Amino acid sequence: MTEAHSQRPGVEIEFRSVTKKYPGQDTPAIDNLSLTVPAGDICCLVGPSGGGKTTAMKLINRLIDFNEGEILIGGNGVRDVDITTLRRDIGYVIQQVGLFPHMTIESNIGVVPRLLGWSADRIKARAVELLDLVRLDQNFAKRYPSQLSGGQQQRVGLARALAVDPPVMLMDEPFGALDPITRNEIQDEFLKLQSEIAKTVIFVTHDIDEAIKMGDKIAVLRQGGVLAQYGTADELLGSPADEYVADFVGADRGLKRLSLRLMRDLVEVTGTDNAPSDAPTVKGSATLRTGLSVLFASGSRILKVTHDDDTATVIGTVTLDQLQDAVYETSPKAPTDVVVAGEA
Ligand SMILES: Nc1ncnc2c1ncn2[C@@H]1O[C@H](COP(=O)(O)OP(=O)(O)OP(=O)(O)O)[C@@H](O)[C@H]1O
Repeated sequence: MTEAHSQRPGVEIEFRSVTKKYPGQDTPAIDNLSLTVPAGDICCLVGPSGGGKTTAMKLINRLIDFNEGEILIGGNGVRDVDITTLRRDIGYVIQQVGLFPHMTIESNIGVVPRLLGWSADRIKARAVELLDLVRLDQNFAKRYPSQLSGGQQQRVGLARALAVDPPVMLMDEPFGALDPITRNEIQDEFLKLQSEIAKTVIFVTHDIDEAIKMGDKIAVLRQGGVLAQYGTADELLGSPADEYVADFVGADRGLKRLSLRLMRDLVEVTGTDNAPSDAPTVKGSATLRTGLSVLFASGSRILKVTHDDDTATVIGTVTLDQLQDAVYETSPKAPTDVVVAGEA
């Protein structure tokens, strides 16, 4: 990636005791929310329908105003910054994409740069760069949104949000309308992109598995916009704060947690192939969960683990007992004596 793609990495976002109550409502939509998203992290907001995820996100770019507390971006209160400047520095991606149907893809990407008075040449050059960044062929530039698939439109939505290289990205169920295969692909690509551009991302999703995959941190909200737990996927799966979080992350949380560890981390390095020749193989980059399912499917009690690039080369072996131990090691504690985020 060239430097021009991103020169403004993410900055910290902090919610300080933020409360939002909509007019006419008895209970708040967001209740005394405090959490800090480190610069360059993806924070997934999950919770039940009506739990306040979208509200929390829209408070950041002030599409909605809060009643109490403060939200800081890079140490500056969102109310202390001119609203146009605030929003220019925050990319916004939504599920419905919201591309203008009568504009070409290039014009859609150029909407914010045009508002900022960029020259036509500069906008064109940026569109070329962004199409490349989101892996769309350059010949898409002159097409119209209706001529693109849903996944391609969502990539354009992402390109448009990144047009002026904002340090912060708000993404509201961005991949929610895509089929599972496209969704998986675009998630992978976004993670790869993020490892290069390091924006601070607030990512709203209904889907706990998407949150586990995408989030450096996950904030679980409960009805009424109360923070139930804030932590890494491993923390949530291993030590859910209470029954609510345990239910939310799923009864299979032990197995989900195995998805966070790789075979190569467990392998006993033997350097040579000392396993039976008919033992099944998996790559070192496979998750423990994949390894376990390969073992179950094969009926074997031992797996050979190979190099990622050279699957003929075995780097070691993992036994069913080792995988069982790993399940046990990672099996979640009962949701007791665990501190809820904010009470530590
Ligand atoms: N403009 C509004 N006026 C009054 N109440 C609102 C308004 N917008 C949202 N609410 C209420 O605030 C609460 C939180 O809504 P919000 O849309 O933030 O939840 P959510 O977690 O994003 O839900 P979903 O997953 O269904 O999108 C809900 O009870 C909702 O009915």
